Amino acid sequence: MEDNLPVNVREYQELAKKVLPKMAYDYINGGAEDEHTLRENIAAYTRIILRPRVLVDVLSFASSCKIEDVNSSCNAIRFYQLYVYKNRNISATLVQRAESCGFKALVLTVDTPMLGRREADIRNKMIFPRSGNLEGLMTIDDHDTTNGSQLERFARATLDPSLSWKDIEWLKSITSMPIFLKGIVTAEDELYIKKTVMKQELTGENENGWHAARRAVEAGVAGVIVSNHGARQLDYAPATIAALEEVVRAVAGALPVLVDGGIRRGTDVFKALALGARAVMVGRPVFFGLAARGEAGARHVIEMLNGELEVAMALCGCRSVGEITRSHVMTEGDRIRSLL
Ligand SMILES: Cc1cc2nc3c(=O)[nH]c(=O)nc-3n(C[C@H](O)[C@H](O)[C@H](O)COP(=O)(O)O)c2cc1C
Ligand SMILES: CC(C)CC(=O)C(=O)O
Repeated sequence: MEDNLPVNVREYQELAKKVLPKMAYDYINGGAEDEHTLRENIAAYTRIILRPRVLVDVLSFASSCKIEDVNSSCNAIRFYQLYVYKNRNISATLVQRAESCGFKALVLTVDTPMLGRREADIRNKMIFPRSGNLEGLMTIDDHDTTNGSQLERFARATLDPSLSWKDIEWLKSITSMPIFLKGIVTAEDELYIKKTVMKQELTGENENGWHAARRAVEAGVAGVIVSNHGARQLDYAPATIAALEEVVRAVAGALPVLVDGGIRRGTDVFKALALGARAVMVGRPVFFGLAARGEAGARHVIEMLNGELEVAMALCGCRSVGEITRSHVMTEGDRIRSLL
């Protein structure tokens, strides 16, 4: 065992910063433009307060807290994240490859019709490493290392800015994998999804009920991920933890809602679950662990977050993920409402 292992995500971030070339660190860590949303993704978590319960008999952490409910979706199920390229055949090939490899779901990123302005990448004249997945499928002749961000040019040349709701139908026609939409931060988008799914799949019976909604979900969009792409796309988009509840309410149980962005602590995971997320996803913490200590570091980061979540659950009096409720957190909105 190495001495002095990092004990939290922030320490992994500091190590990653030391070992990575500046261009790579800035690419991973950076956000769009003023990086307002980047700061807010994290700061918004700090404004949510936990409301613990005591004397609940939470046994030992390891045996009683059903962390697997959160964990198994990471370990057991592989999701394939998809961009829709201008050339649909390329996307179709990638989907088919993922399906035949045993990936269990598609995550369609819907917040990137074009790349956000990442000023650190522009300044660093970021060189975008070639994607092995695209070998033989597309060739990009861009040897210009003297100007702006190569990633931005790659995105502009390849990603389809005309991506729209009809492409979801197309995707459904070429795969049997469930499709999650990643990059939703408003109820308006949610309502559109719900209405579309329901219109297609419901036959009028019990239209607002759970069973009908579940049937709709099984046949249509499988879920949504509240995400602002780690604040790398639209600066001044809402912090995801601040947007989560609006989306959860709009969906009203018809679809599972996941969230990512700014999660650095087990207490952040707890807060997201309390506000209605079925599961959470993390981005940069895993990159930091990987940069600092390879696979062991990435694994350690996830283990630390799990461990922190177990402690938070135990200290809040929750014996399982299912026992985490809305009343375990107090948001800024709750505080304001309590003053009225
Ligand atoms: C270096 C880096 C590369 C990313 N690449 C993609 C990508 O290719 N597709 C995508 O949908 N999201 C991408 N994201 C966004 C993540 O999937 C995720 O939404 C975000 O990192 C979550 O925020 P967090 O880093 O604060 O946890 C990337 C994020 C980072 C940091
Ligand atoms: C555009 C992708 C290739 C990378 C990405 O999504 C990102 O850097 O956030």
